[in-house]
Amino acid sequence: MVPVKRIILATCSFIPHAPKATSFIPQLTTISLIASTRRHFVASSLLASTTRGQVCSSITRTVSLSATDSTMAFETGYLNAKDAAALDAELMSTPGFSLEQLMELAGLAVAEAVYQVNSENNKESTNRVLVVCGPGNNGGDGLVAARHLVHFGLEADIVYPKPSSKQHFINLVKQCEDMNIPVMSEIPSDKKYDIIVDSIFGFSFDSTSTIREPFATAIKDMIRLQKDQNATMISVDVPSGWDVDGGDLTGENFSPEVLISLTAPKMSAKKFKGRHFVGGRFLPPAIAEKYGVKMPPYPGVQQMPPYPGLRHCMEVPSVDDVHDQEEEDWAVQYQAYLDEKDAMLNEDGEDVPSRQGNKSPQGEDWAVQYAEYCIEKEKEFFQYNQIKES
Ligand SMILES: NC(=O)C1=CN([C@@H]2O[C@H](COP(=O)(O)OP(=O)(O)OC[C@H]3O[C@@H](n4cnc5c(N)ncnc54)[C@H](O)[C@@H]3O)[C@@H](O)[C@H]2O)[C@H](O)CC1
Ligand SMILES: [K+]
Repeated sequence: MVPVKRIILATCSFIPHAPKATSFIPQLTTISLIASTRRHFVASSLLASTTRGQVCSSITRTVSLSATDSTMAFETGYLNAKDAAALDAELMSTPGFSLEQLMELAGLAVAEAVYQVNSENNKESTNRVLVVCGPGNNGGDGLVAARHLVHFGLEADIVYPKPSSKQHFINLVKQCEDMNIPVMSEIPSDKKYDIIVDSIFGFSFDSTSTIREPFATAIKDMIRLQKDQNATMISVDVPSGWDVDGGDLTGENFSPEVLISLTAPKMSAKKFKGRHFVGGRFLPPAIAEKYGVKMPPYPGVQQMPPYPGLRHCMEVPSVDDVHDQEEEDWAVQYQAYLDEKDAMLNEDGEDVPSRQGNKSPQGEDWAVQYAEYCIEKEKEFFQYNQIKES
C-alpha cells in the first residue's frame, strides 16, 4: 500500500524587518500534531498583531486530500438565485448556522484565494489589495476577507460606501480598523492597487432595476482601476452588476479575471471565462444533496483548492467548450487519466474501483495520486503561461 504522503510545499517565511517567526506566535490556540516527525502549529491569525506589509510568502500546506471522491470535481452543480437564497436560509434554520459563522468561513475562503492569486502575480507586486464592499452580506464577506488578508501579511484598504447599521457589520468594521485597515467611502484616485476584490453584490442583486448609487460609480471606478493600473479584479460569488442567473445583461462590461463562487457556482458562472475558485467548505452533505451541489475535493485543511489545475474542473464544460478548449481543458485530461487508470486495473483483472473514499481495491491512494497529478498540471500550467508570454 502506498503510504499517505505529506508534502510540505513551503513553510511560513517573512520578509526582512518583519518580526521573527517566534514573536509572531502569541498565545491563542495551540494545535499539536503528534506524528512521525513532531511538528507544532500555532494558530494566531485571530490576533490583531500583524504589522502591515509583513508578508507570509507562503503558508504551510499539506497536499494529502480528504476522503472526498475526486470525480466530484467535474460536477459541482450550479445554483440559481432563488435556490442560492433558499440554501442560505436552510443553513441558518435546520443546522442553525449563524450568519456570522458562515460569513467568517466565506470571507476566510475569499482571503485564501486572493492570497493565492497575489502570490502568483509578478514579482513587482506590492501586495496591495482594495476591497470594495456593498450593502449586503456580499459586502460582509469582503470585510472579513480584508481582515484575514492583513493577518496573512498583505496590505488591504476597504471602500465601504454604504455601511450597514447592523451590529455584526459595525463589529466587522471595528475589527478591520483595529488591524489598521483604512475604511473609506469612495475609491481613492491617488493609490495604486495590485488586486481589487469586488464584494459589492452577490446572489441578491436585482438586475431588473438599474444599479443605484453609490454602487454604479463604485463599479465604474473599479473598472477604471482594473484598466489603468492593470489590477487583477476578483469577484466574490457573482461579478457585481451581473444578473445572478443570466450574466452580464446590463451591458456594464464588467469583466473580472477571477471569480470566487461561494458554496457553489451561480448560474451566471457559466458565462464566466476567467479563473474560477469554489469555496465554502461548510456544507452539510444532506443540504448539498438536496440542492444538487457537489463540493470539489479540498486538500488538507484548505478552504480553497489551491491548484490552478483544478480551476477548469470546477466548471462543467459545455459540449462546445470542450471542443474549443480540448487542449487546455484539464477536466478532459483528468478524465482521460482516470480512464487510463481504470483500463490498467481492468487489465489486472480487477473491477473498476468505485472511487468511493480514498483507496482503490489495490490499496492505491487515489488522493495522493490526484494531488501528484495536480502538482504536475500546475507545473505545466506555469510552463504554458511562460511560453505564451515569451
Ligand atoms: N451560503 C453562502 O454561501 C453564504 C454567502 N454569503 C454571501 O452573501 C451574499 C448574499 O447576500 P445578501 O445580503 O442576500 O445580498 P447581496 O450582498 O447580494 O446584496 C443585497 C443588497 O444589494 C442591494 N441591491 C440589490 N440590487 C441592487 C441594485 N440594482 N442597485 C443597488 N443596490 C442593489 C439590496 O438593496 C441589498 O442591500 C452571497 O452572494 C455571499 O457573498 C454569506 O456571507 C454567508 C453564507
Ligand atoms: K461580487
